[in-house]
Amino acid sequence: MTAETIQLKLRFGDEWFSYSVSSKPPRNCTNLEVPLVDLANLEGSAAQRKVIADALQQAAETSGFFYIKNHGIPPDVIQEAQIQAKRFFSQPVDMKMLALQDASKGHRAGWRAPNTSHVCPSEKSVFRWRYSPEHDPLYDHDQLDPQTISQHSEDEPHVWAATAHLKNFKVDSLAYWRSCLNLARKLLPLFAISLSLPETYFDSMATFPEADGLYNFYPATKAGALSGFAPDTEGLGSHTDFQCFTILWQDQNGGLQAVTPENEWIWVTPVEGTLVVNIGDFFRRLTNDRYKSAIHRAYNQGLGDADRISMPFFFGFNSDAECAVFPSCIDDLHPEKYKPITYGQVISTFVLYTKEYDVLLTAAHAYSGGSYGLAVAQQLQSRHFAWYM
Ligand SMILES: O=C(O)CCC(=O)C(=O)O
Ligand SMILES: [Fe+2]
Repeated sequence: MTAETIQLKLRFGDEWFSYSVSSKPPRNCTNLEVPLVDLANLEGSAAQRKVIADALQQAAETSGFFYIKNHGIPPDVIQEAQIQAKRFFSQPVDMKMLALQDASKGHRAGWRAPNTSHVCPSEKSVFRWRYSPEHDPLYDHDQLDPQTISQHSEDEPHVWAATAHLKNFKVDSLAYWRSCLNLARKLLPLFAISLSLPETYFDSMATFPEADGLYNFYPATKAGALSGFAPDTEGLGSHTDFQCFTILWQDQNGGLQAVTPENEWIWVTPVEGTLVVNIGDFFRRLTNDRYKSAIHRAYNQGLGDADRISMPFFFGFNSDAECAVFPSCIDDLHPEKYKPITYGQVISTFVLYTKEYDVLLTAAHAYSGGSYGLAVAQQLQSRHFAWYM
């Protein structure tokens, strides 16, 4: 580690990954690093789909980040969701408290207040909701039996009850979520082609997928654009996403940054009409590290009074589907690095991220002891926790 790099240690399941990341300010990305992939022919001829698959492969092997245009999610669906996100966050605290994440079974649905993260004290606030077959466009909801629903639903109805006073909040949020889920399922065969796998390779793994919808809220910060990260900036520290891939809408404020294979920070600047897709740890693992799950972070880069909203959709396989490294990613030069794993196994060990090893290890210890939640938060908050750079 030199004075110009910062050591990061990230965890995925039981494995730890170390990175030496540049501490220089971010630079603009080139369109080779974060290319713009046109999905107009997503359901076109085999030749047209191959062109898209090749572009996905190129991006996934380079930065793991790319923009998509002609993605098929109607602008009004995005706009309505964004409006609902703003309405939710602009409520008084006691109203947001109704949807508190800590009241949810898995601590993963509902509102997480700023500065209460189990990972990073100055993390932005978030509203999150989760998969249910009842909301999945793949199914005829009249035909779904209660057992199938209860077996596969991760939905936590209290988040909808706690937002029922916001007109159309659930309808608009789920409309955006469904559009993302449809898009994710359409991207799967393209990812399969990009990995020289049969187009249907992922179908059985995505019948009841992990699919979390989020509204992220980064309040306006006068210092933001000028000084970059500051200790009290509400943002999102360096991390990787741990599902297969993320589809992200971000507003025009800017503030998302990613690390290149050369370990430099680049801006993933908002581009009107596009969404950002980034590869997550699960795909990195199943591709034997061929596809990159890039470290990224975010804050509100906008000057002035504008709050920043982003809306990620995290897509992973069925939590009980055992997934082995793809056969096309193994050869004599690239022996299989990882054992088969289920998404559920990964989630059970969760992911922690920090720049301070001792905090990380303490926290990881608490996590592996099963005391997810307050115990971890208390240990973290008793120290200076410098997630920003
Ligand atoms: O807000 C952003 O642009 C990025 C959000 C993100 O990386 C996340 O929620 O995992
Ligand atoms: Fe992320």
